[in-house]
Amino acid sequence: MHASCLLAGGRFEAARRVAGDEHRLQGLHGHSFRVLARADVTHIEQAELQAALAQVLAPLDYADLNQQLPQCDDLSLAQHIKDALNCPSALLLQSAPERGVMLENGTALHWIAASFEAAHHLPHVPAGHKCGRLHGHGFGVRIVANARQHSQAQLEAAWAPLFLRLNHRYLNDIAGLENPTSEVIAAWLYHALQDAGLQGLAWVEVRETHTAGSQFDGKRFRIWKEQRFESAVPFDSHGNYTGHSYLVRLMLTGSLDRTMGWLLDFGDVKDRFKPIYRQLDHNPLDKLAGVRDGHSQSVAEWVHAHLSPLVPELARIDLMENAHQGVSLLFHDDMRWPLLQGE
Ligand SMILES: Nc1nc2c(c(=O)[nH]1)N=C([C@H](O)[C@H](O)COP(=O)(O)OP(=O)(O)OP(=O)(O)O)CN2
Repeated sequence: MHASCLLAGGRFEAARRVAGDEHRLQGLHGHSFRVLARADVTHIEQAELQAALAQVLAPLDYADLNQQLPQCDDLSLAQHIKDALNCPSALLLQSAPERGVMLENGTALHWIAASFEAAHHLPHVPAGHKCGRLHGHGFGVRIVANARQHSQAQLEAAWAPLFLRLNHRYLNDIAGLENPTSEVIAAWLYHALQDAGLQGLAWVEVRETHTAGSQFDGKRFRIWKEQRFESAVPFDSHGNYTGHSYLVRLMLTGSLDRTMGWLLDFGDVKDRFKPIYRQLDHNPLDKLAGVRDGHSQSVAEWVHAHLSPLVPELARIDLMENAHQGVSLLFHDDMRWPLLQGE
């Protein structure tokens, strides 16, 4: 049994003034807002969800939000959109590249995105593994916390000293990061942020490359690996085809291998997916055995059927046709939470 969800996204440009502690938000300023909604397939169809979202966002586009809504801080805005949609199980609003909110099941979360640049090597990988060599990354970080307990400004303040400890360092030299996998870094950051007073911390995300990363929520680890493929799908009932540049995100959950410090090597996820990828990439998806009309939900189910015997930790598959449209299959309750937005 799994839950099947639809993902629909949108954007709008708007101006606002926000009352509150953050001085810079009090003056009139503008944003390129991004929204991602997740809804259960049993409640709505993809085109309907997309149309409903477009309808809700239209009056906000190129508008003065203070004229449209009694309150227009990120949380109020996200709540307004979620209420107007009337069906999403989760909603993510990004007001700037580095901050936003998430709503799900009556819980509101603030998040900030940050980055740091650092060198590392993984000391326990087998000889010849590329991550055993000294190398480095521009790491991405997302810090997510209960919005009742912490403002975005508090998250930024808690992150600032950690940035100084990590940026332009050799991570292996830092106590606790002797084996700096992204899972270990996520857990290290989680505990450091809690120690700094973020008692309402929900989870920490570390994006190691543009295609892979880890999350830690104090108990569980999740990792993801993304791949892109180019495929054709039927466009109408007359035999015409169209195409998409798909993004597939494979999310795994489980415990850490204590020696390796990871759940499963991102490279292994990619290798096990490779024979499946080859059947998807530069192919017509409706010709895959058992795939109905090349429909994304059917393709994601096909991927699961072929990949889960090879990757038992597989807990969720997101399949995006483009940045604004996709499906999410959840094989583990815990995977309902993290709503990831592509770059
Ligand atoms: N579970 C983990 N697996 C791996 C980690 C990790 O932290 N946790 N780290 C590495 C390496 O540091 C590596 O730099 C990143 O791995 P990978 O995603 O395989 O990198 P690629 O550049 O090959 O990514 P592609 O986009 O697929 O080319 C290895 N594994």
